[in-house]
Amino acid sequence: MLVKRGAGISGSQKPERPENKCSSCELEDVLEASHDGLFITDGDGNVLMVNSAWERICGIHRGFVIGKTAQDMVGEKFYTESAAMTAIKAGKKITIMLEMTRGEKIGQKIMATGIPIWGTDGRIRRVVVNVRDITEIIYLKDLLEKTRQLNEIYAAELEQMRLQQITRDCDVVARSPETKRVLEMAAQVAKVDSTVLITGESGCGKEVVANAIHRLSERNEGPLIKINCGAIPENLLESELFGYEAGAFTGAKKQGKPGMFELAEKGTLFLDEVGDLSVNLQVKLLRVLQDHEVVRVGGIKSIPVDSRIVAATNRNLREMVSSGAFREDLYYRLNVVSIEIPPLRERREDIPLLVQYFLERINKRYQFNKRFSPAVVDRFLSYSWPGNIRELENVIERMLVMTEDEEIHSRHLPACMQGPMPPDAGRLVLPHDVSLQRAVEQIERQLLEEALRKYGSTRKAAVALDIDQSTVVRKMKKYRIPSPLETQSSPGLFDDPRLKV
Ligand SMILES: Nc1ncnc2c1ncn2[C@@H]1O[C@H](COP(=O)(O)OP(=O)(O)OP(=O)(O)O)[C@@H](O)[C@H]1O
Repeated sequence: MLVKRGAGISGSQKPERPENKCSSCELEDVLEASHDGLFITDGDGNVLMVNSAWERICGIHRGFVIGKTAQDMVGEKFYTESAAMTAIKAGKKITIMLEMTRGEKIGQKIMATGIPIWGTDGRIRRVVVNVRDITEIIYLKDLLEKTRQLNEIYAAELEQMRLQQITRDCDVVARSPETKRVLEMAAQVAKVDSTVLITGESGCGKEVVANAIHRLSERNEGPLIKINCGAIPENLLESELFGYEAGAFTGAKKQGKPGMFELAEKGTLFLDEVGDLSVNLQVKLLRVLQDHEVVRVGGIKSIPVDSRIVAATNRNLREMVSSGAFREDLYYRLNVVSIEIPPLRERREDIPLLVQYFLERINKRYQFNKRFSPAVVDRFLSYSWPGNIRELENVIERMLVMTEDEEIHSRHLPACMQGPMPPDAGRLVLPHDVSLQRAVEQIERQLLEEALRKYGSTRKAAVALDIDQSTVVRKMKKYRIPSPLETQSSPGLFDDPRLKV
């Protein structure tokens, strides 16, 4: 008989449902059919019955266990803990994880829930323990974790490969996180046409980054026009930038001349030393940036221009705005995206790679086969490089050209780099405004890189550093450290401190 749901039958009116009642025989069949293991004791933990699933999961025959107590099984070291005894002691439903420690299922991880059944006298009559083999769940969980870690490594590797592609395409060197970040920003901003302002000390690579932005952008088929605003007298600069009409001034070409904005059509215009622009030219530049049109010197017609502007300066434009030397509106127009390149002394990790890069280039150019002694490289690493990468490049070229020997020693260093090493030479040199956290991160990163390079796997590096492998993987991701395989395939520069090319 089917009872309609919600038919409103009160407790006293409950109909008999004999066909729904299980006989004790049927009940045994039901328990036997359960996929979960069942283990039933009385209130003292004496085992009354187990089903086949329990036998399968625990690898113990029922004939062996019935008649024993749950505590006996733990005492005889079949498993680590008894859910039945724990539930009896606690007087409530309890779930525990246990492990088989004896028999054919040794090592099996089991989740067991002990549920007390209370008698009318208020004492526990029975305990039903529900048992599940969770070895597979744990295995799958581990597998998932490993897959997640692998995914993180692959993502870091992909990132690394992308960066390598950029450095190859743009012929630049990037090893430090600072330089990698600059290149990533360049790659990101290359996708759009926003105006970019690149700042940094002289010789630190502003033009290199401007080149990279153009090269990685969709305008790379178009021209990249560069103009140094600080190197040209104002009146000449005006006609160079905006062009002039025929007869605009004495000495002007008869047919007039297009300016840099027009020449950079469908390409990029790189305005170097933009902080050196006169106030008059600042106004004109602002107009072009706003209207995307130029009016040639001596002309009245507006000429539409489609060029992407990348500007650079080694001056502090914000301060110049405060002092009134640079127009605020132009500053904001130029500074839509800003890329700040740190000086070389704040990213010394780039030095060994840059040395190798310039050494190879100059050796190739002059058909030399020269190399630096380790002491020279040490000095390069400790020097402050006020002229940044340009100075490093020039010093290397001068030393290679001026030295007859194949191996170049400290005595061949320029006078300003001779003499005793500064007290901090060979130590970690930190940027002037570094926080303790950043300093700790720098050391942590260097130790990780060294351990990965030396031991070749995240597992061995974790052992050497006495941390979990997952921590190594997490930190590799954080610091964008390439996988050990990659590190191994390109030996660290310090493996060959002589830098022989
Ligand atoms: N990441 C780099 N990899 C390789 N070479 C670089 C890198 N950065 C700069 N250089 C080299 O260093 C020299 C100076 O770079 P660049 O001219 O771009 O500096 P800058 O900041 O524009 O200088 P300035 O302010 O004087 O115009 C160039 O020869 C350039 O090729």
